[in-house]
Amino acid sequence: MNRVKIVVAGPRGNMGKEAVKMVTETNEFDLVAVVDSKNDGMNLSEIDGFHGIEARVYTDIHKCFEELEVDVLIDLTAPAFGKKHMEAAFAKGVRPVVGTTGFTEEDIEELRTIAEEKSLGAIIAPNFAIGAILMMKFSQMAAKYLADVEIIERHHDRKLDAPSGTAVKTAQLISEVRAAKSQGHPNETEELKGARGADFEGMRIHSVRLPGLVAHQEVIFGGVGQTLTIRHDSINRTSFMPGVKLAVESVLRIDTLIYGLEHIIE
Ligand SMILES: NC(=O)C1=CN([C@@H]2O[C@H](COP(=O)(O)OP(=O)(O)OC[C@H]3O[C@@H](n4cnc5c(N)ncnc54)[C@H](O)[C@@H]3O)[C@@H](O)[C@H]2O)C=CC1
Ligand SMILES: O=C(O)C1=N[C@H](C(=O)O)C[C@H](O)C1
Repeated sequence: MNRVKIVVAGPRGNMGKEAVKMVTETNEFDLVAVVDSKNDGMNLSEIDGFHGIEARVYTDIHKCFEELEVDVLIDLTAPAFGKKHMEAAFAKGVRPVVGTTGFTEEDIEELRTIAEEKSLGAIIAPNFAIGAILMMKFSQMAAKYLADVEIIERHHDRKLDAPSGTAVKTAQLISEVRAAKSQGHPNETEELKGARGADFEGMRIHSVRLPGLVAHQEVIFGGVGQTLTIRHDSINRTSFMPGVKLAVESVLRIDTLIYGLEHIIE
């Protein structure tokens, strides 16, 4: 296999730092550049925390893809940029692996159409951690038998989007096996707006943001005389890296957009 030429967008972020490390430590991968919100024209090795890692910094993703030969973009930036970066990648035949969250279902359909028109692979994974994928799969299994369900996701207080991409994906997977239904008392009222959380087809999603947290989710099912809780914790960002690596390897072999790593980990 030829070495995979990779660009990481968001290299100074929590996830970007880990991704740069993973790429540079993987024999078959080459880090050819990074796309950042500042430091245009610098070398990554000149930036704190990246000593010895040679890669040109671009602030303009289009220029990066024009000047370099790139196979895969790993995007770990912010909800406002994920879609634009994917479009820039498709325009130059680059395959995106995207962990950035905040995509709507319409965004994903639009991007899938472009990927298929261009016969390019693309992966959007709201969560790269294998444990989180299992939590989602187990939740989908449980929802066949226990249709009353609430999701509590807990994240660090630097997170921009709520609910988390993982919580939305969990609710979408559950909705494939659970008919929409309202939960709680039919006459319940919210004395404080938002007290019952967000409503996804009657499932309630609650988002906690606190310093000290990384990424955690509980899916709680209620039945007669019993509850079932399925919980996952990422205690640091290395938990996501085997999934990012697998996604890079997989995106080279597909010619459509895959939304969710559960489609790759059978
Ligand atoms: N799929 C997954 O498994 C995971 C996904 N995430 C998602 O990844 C994204 C990043 O998360 P964190 O690393 O925690 O955030 P962060 O805020 O620590 O890092 C984001 C980085 O992106 C940079 N950035 C922002 N706009 C940019 C642009 N236009 N071009 C280039 N760089 C830009 C920022 O300067 C920052 O360094 C979020 O959307 C988060 O929800 C986070 C953890 C796991
Ligand atoms: O912002 C984060 O940190 C995370 N974001 C993803 C999400 O929105 O689900 C994945 C993980 O939960 C960490």
